[in-house]
Amino acid sequence: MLISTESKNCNIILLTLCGLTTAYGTVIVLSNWRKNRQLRKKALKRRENEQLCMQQLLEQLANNYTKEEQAEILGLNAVELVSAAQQGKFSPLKILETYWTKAISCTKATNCITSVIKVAKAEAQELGACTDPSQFPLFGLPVSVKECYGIKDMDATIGLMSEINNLDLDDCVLVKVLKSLGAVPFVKTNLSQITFSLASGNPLFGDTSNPHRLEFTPGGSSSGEGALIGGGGSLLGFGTDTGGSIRFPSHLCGICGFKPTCNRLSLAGLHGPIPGHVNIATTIGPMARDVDTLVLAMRSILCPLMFELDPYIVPMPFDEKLFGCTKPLRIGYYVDDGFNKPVPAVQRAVMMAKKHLETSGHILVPYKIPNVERAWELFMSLCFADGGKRCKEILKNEDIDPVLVPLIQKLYFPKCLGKLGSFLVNLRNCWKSPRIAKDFSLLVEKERNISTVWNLEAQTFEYKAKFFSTWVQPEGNLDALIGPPSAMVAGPQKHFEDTTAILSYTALYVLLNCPAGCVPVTKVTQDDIDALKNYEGHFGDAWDKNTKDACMDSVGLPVGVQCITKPWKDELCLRVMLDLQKSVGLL
Ligand SMILES: CCCCCCCC/C=C\CCCCCCCC(N)=O
Repeated sequence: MLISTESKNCNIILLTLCGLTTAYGTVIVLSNWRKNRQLRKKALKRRENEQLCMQQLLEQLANNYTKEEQAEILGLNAVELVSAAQQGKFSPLKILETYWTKAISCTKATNCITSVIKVAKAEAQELGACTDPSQFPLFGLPVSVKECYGIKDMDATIGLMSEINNLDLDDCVLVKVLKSLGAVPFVKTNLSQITFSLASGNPLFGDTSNPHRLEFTPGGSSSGEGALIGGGGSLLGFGTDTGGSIRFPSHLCGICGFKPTCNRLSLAGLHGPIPGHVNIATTIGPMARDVDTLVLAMRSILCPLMFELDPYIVPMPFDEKLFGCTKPLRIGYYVDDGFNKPVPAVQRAVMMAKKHLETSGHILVPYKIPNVERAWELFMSLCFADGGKRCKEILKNEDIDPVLVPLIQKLYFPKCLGKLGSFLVNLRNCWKSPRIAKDFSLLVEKERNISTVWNLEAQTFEYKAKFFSTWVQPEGNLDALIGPPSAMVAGPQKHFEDTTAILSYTALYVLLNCPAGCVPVTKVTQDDIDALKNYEGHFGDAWDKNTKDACMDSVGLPVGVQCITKPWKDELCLRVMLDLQKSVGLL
């Protein structure tokens, strides 16, 4: 009797506990669902408001200038436009309104703009009243910036709904510097969610399209800059690069993009997903239709004001001597890193660039990237040293961009089952791929402890030293490298999920902290596609198949080449890029 009363009580307690747990679980699920629903409403409103504002602006500006006047402005490159503005041929306001009109028509096609920077009008008017425009090296030049750049009284969401209306109290350092040089920041551009993929969009602002083929991706994460500049809606823009986000969209959109050495340009006031990364450091950099504009931008912004506003930036002004040196350079070239085999169009572009640079007097020598798999292990282990904690945290309650889902799923995979998981991935993959299994195991790895991270950093220093030891050669040391910016060219968005397979050519130079830039060199031809039919890649696995499938319908799309120099030799990198552009011509 006593036992049965006890067991009855026990049952009641158990049932109550079960009930409470279920109720608690339900409350959590419901409250998360409610939070997500509220965020979605906010996001929709935010997007609708912005579209309305752009439409109203377009209507206001519709009759301000004739088509001929606008065509004259839009037909000038940045150097010509600044000079025309300085001479008083066009007012900064007229230039701004012409570019606003063009940029809004671009975004109607490609969804490249997230916000119009309204204060630009007052800034352009103020510049118009200036009596000595020649003191401003970027006088009247409209400049677009990636959404994550902080601008006073605007939000910078990195594609997170929870960040809507979280307004910045001040401009970021780069925007302050641009304004001091006479430039007019005029629109913010779209980006991939949390900038952690090479795709084009996010659930808040939607996807961006490639201006050369609307159903294809412009690449990311600086997707909006790629599409806007590639579509003619901006002459100069600024992106960010943590693994390739400036160079990859430049390659896919047929424009030029430059990632400087880290700590030459200030990141202060920018928003990013993982602010504490040291060895996988984000860099900001310019994107433009030609290398001349990249040079104009770098030459102007490496100025005392930036060094004053951000004391952690190395106070190195633009090195005119290094940029202007005319001695022939020894340049290593490679068409393949041995990890992700580039499609034929990309390999052909590198060989074309080699010939062009030889014709310009440089000495080109074959080069082999040392142990790219080691660089990959280091990059991934450092990038996700926290076991993906920070990424998961900022994506809580958010809609996750479909392209990011596979990565995030792996970060959520139970760490204790990591080894079993990678075994299953290897087994399940119909092309049986050790590299895909390894990618999985690197991503599901648990949080690394401090001594492991220190070890990884020490090993990264060793890799860096080993890498540059290959530049010391008996016939003469290398000054620069050229190679692919990616194994792929533009294709449908769904093919751009396997970040590792796309990123190896650009991420390497983030790990090495090298200045690197992309220059358009050619367009995909039918012969490239015929050759692509026999493409099997190095592994014949799902990533190789995806690379092939993505690029099958790419005739006519741009193909770039990447130029790289040693850290702190940014001006030399720009010189190689300019020599390449001069010999290839503008596409
Ligand atoms: C060094 C050779 C291979 C590296 C491959 C690394 C693959 C890493 C995979 C996922 C990392 C995602 C985040 C990287 C940043 C994405 C693009 C960017 N913001 O520049």
